[in-house]
Amino acid sequence: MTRLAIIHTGGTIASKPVASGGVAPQASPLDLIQALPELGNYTLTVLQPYQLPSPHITPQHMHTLRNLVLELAGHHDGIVVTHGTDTLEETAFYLHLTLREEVSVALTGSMRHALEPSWDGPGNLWGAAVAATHPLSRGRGPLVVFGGDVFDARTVTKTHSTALDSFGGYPGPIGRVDSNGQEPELHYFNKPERMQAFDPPHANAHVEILYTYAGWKGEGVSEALERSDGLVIAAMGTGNVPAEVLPLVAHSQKPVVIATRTHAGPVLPVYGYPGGFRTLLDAGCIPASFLSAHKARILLIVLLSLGYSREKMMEAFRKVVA
Ligand SMILES: NC(=O)C[C@H](N)C(=O)O
Repeated sequence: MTRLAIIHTGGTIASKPVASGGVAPQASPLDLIQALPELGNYTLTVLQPYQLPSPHITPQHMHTLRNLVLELAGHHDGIVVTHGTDTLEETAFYLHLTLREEVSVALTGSMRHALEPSWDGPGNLWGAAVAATHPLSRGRGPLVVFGGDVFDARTVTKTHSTALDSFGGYPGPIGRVDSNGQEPELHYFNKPERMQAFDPPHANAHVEILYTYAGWKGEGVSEALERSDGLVIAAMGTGNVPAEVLPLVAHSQKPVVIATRTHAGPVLPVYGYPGGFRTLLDAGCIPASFLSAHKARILLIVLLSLGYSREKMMEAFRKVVA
């Protein structure tokens, strides 16, 4: 039988109403497993290293998870990680950066909890189990499976705060898992670009993100640089910031990465006015390429933990999109 490991980490897929009000992750992993009889077709290993709402997930949790996946990978055909959806893409990207592409791992979650009439947990778990263990998935790196769509971990993002099909991103799904009524059908349209797998010793670097807005004069930049190991700025358009921000980040001893706050596309050195991305680049800032600010932060944490120089960081960010 196919050997499947399911690692439960919390999120709405593991949530139910709590006495103090609202819902929180506290369901037993068995509730979810029992809701999906199809799991009887697998030899299962079930683990729960922590049970958290995903806003409580830290890079250290991601590192623990990565080590657990590595331990399990040798003796399983596939690994599923259930996770809260709010930060699922950050965990998926940490795994993308730190696992070799042969490791078959699929992350999923749910938007509604087990006591709601349209709980999407079992269906999503089914799709993730199929994708994680399917021979066609091998070599595609960590996947995110949601509502039947299969995404690569680098480009996927949560696009809606409540919809059941809340995951998307640019350029979109790389595959699709459906049932033909009797058995699963998995199809791929694309193979994600891969990059070198980093082997970080920990994920303890402290990296902050600041978000630009019209009229920002750089409030918070100096303080953030002072207390952190590095800073990511979610800049405007192709990587531009108000003129006042340029001197605050220019030639900083600590790395300053520039991402775009738009929902797709790269940063590019188009504009040469003060604060235009070309001037930030000349002042030593690092381009995040196509990465969102929160994924650029994950990569910067990995590179800082490896002690990379600014030049090596530039190179690593350049290679994120081969
Ligand atoms: N749908 C979800 O899982 C959202 C939840 N707040 C979480 O990320 O833990």
